[in-house]
Amino acid sequence: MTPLDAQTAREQLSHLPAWALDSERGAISRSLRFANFAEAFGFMAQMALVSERLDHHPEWFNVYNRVDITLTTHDANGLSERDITWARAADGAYAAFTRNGG
Ligand SMILES: C[C@H](O)[C@H](O)[C@H]1CNC2=NC(N)=NC(=O)C2=N1
Repeated sequence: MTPLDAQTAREQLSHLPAWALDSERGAISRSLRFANFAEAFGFMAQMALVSERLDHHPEWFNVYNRVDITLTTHDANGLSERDITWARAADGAYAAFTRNGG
């Protein structure tokens, strides 16, 4: 898979302000907080299905109501369009979860 060039990555990430770029690794990350474990796990279950659909899988860590996510494309050794697509979907899913009671 082809990695994004630096300029495209910067442009795409300007639309994803909650995500932090690790340019050394070619990865982005975001930490999410939910009302409780059930909400956090519900988000993960939803994004697990999205991951299968996109054939793109996160590196993530969950403890109680917190989900720490890192996205990188192993096949590209850096960031690809798939990371951006996944991050957008995650932002949308998270917004829906927090809207419904947070
Ligand atoms: C065979 C399968 O399509 C690949 O291994 C996919 C699966 N999910 C993946 N997820 C991520 N994050 N990076 C990849 O390179 C990747 N590759």
